[in-house]
Order: sequence, then C-alpha cells, then structure tokens
Amino acid sequence: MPEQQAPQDLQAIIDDIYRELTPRLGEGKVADYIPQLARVDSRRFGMAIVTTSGQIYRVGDAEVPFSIQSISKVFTLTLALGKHGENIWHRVGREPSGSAFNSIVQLEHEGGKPRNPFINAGAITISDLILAGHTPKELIGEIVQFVRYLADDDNIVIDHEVARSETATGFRNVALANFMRSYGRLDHPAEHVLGVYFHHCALAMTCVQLAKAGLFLAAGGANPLTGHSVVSRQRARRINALMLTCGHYDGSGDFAYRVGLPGKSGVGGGIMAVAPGRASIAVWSPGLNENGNSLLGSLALEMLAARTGWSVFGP
Ligand SMILES: NC(=O)CC[C@H](N)C(=O)O
Repeated sequence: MPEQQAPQDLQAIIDDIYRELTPRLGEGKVADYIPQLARVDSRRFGMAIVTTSGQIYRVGDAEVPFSIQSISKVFTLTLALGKHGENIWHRVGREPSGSAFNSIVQLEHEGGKPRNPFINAGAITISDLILAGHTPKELIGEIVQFVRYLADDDNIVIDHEVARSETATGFRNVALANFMRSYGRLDHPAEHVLGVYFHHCALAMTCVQLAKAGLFLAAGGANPLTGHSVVSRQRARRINALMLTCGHYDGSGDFAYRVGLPGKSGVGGGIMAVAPGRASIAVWSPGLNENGNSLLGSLALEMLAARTGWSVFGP
C-alpha cells in the first residue's frame, strides 16, 4: 500500500479544532465512580497526531499525563494475542455488546463468556489469560515495559493513587470477576486478576505518548518511528476491526457513524484512534457522554476526520 501523505495543514486543523472547542471545555461529566478520577480538571483538553511518516502534531494539554483507563485494553489484548494467539477467542468473543462497559446482564445469558475484550468482563478475562506463568506483580511490570516499548518512552508509569482508588471502590468489577469465576471461567484468584486489571487501567500517559503507542496499528504492525515490529499486518488489521466495532462500548456504532476510525476510549476521558496508513491520534477531554466516552474528544475526532477525509469508509 503506498504511504499516504499527511495533509500539509494538519497543525492548522488541530489548532482550529482546539479554538472551536474552547468555549465548550468542561462539558460532559467527569467519571466519579473512581474517586481519584473525579479530582481531574474537566476543562483540560489535549490532542496529538503522529503520522506514519514520523511527524508529530500537538495542541493544548497534549503533554499532560492522564489516566488511560480502558485504552490500556488495546495493549493487553495485543499482549494476549502474542502469548496465546487465536486461542483467546475460546475465552472471549468479538462481537459488540450493545450494553454498558461494566454490564453484568449479558454474562449470565452467555454462560460467563464476555462479548469482547474491551468491555470490563472481557478485559478481566484477558488479564486472567496473560497471568499464566506469572505473579501479578511480574505481569504488571511486563505490561508497563510493553507500553514503554510501543511508545518508545521509558517515562511511562502507573499512577498508584488511581490504582488504589479503584481497588478500594471497584465493587462492580469484583462482582464481574467472581461471577465469571462461578462459571469456571477464570484460572486465577479474582484478587490477582483484578490487581492486574486495576493497575493496567491506571497507566498514566500523555496524548503524545498514547499516539506513539498506537502507531503500530496505523502502520501495519510495526512502529515506523523506531522500526520496532509489534504484530503482523493481519493482526494489526484485526485489532483495528475490534476497536471499530467494540472500542466505544454501546456508543461504538455512533462513533463509527460520526468519526469512522477505529478507536478506544477510557473513562479518564482519553481516546486513541487509528487512521490506517496515515496516523495515530490521541485526544483527552475528561467530560464523558452517556456511554462513558469523552464528549469533546469524540467531537474533536469527528471534526478531524471530516477535515482530513481520513474515515475508513471513504473521504
Ligand atoms: N471504560 C473504562 O475506562 C472503564 C475502566 C475502569 N477501570 C473500570 O473498570 O470501570
């Protein structure tokens, strides 16, 4: 596939988006069910684009670390595919759920097998799969190293306050894990699996770091900035397909309709999106919409896709 040229005026495009959204900063509802997340200033906004040809564009708070939360599920899914290959699909599905990210209703109907790796139950299952042969501490260390390798940045760390905050209050996730265990669908103790899950959700990254970490998905499985080969071309394509269909939970259809890019959101207000062959994009705005996805972040990506013609469904 010939490498696509980035539009010349990408910096002007994101400067404009920031300017247009400035009067609306603070809209949406900051996640408060994890107490530490409720402390974040809702008027923060950052955006970064890293193109496959190595240009980096940034605006606003693009260098301020935030809690990536469920965006980390893309990285743990990638690790799980690396360790277990396509066998992971015996344990987790790959269909959109149509229900909330932390829903328990579908799990009972479907015998404890989560719909996809991005809803909480699915990501908890992925944590269980990659725990095989490790202690939770070792695995958390491996996840951090993997994300540092992807982003080529050794400064990425876990925010232990956020991890502690969710460990103290994540009762719904405790319920999901124990519910799956009751179906014999977890190999490890729920506390160990959740220890891993809460810690990878608590990774703190900037928009620039996140866009760099996602670049392998935009560039056929290898990071063109570092030459690091991460996954095969086929696997990158498949992870993008899952992000497009499941990356925004029960808002995935709306995100595909409005933005048209594979993307993964987190309740910290971040979204990582992929324009295949072109660029990896990260945006952060803490106010969430009714599906738990960043309200202005989705809007910023909708504006970007409209102005660049980057939708995977055509310009
Ligand atoms: N959508 C999200 O980002 C949810 C992640 C969060 N750690 C939770 O389990 O609730």
